[in-house]
Amino acid sequence: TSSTRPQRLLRAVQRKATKGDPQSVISAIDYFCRNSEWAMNVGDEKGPILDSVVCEVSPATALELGTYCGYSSVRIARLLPVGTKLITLEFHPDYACIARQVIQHAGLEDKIFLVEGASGDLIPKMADMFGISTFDFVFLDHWKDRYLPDLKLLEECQLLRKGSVLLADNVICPGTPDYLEYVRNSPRYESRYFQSHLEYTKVEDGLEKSVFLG
Ligand SMILES: O=C(NCCNC(=O)c1cc(-c2ccc(F)cc2)cc(O)c1O)c1cc(O)ncn1
Ligand SMILES: [Mg+2]
Repeated sequence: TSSTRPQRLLRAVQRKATKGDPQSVISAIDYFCRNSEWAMNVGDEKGPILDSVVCEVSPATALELGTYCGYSSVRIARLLPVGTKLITLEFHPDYACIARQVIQHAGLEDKIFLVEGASGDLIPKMADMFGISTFDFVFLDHWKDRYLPDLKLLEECQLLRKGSVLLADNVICPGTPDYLEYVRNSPRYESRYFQSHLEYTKVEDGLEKSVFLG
């Protein structure tokens, strides 16, 4: 029976990466995507930009919308100090199943909490589920037409504080025009674009970093 691309990506990690070594998991996925099959991970060009923002924020609580195979979950969690946690939400059960195994191979299962479900349903439950009040950092990488409604939901649920940092993938390709217009024109955000390329390609894409001003 035929396998799926996420299953083939996981197999590449299990064969090539060292258990407990997050960097080797990241490198194995990037190698697979460059040499075997393209996959929608933030990748090895936008990834270092993500890393630099995570290091700058050094979040105590981080949220990721859109886990896919867990590549960016591993990128983020490998940089988090002991005692901090990354909550990552994934709608697609098949993606979540693969991501759990990728995260386990990286040895980061104690820092990453993967929750399956629709972001719109789960965001209002975050405070109760995890005993947190606000997120210091949010990485948006899920359905592009959910970025803006979920940002507004984070605001309504008071899950952002003065200084919370949002980093959004794919603001050019596939594109999130309504989200970009909102964060760039709202007086409640200080927004900046990091130009880059769509993962593993020469197509333009980039990350938008937006600081909530309260
Ligand atoms: O597909 C679900 N999520 C992935 C979101 N991510 C993307 O769609 C995404 C797409 C691309 C991309 C870019 C160019 C291209 F030609 C094709 C795809 C790149 C990226 O970096 C992404 O992040 C999904 C399914 C579902 O049933 N429910 C909830 N979510
Ligand atoms: Mg993406």
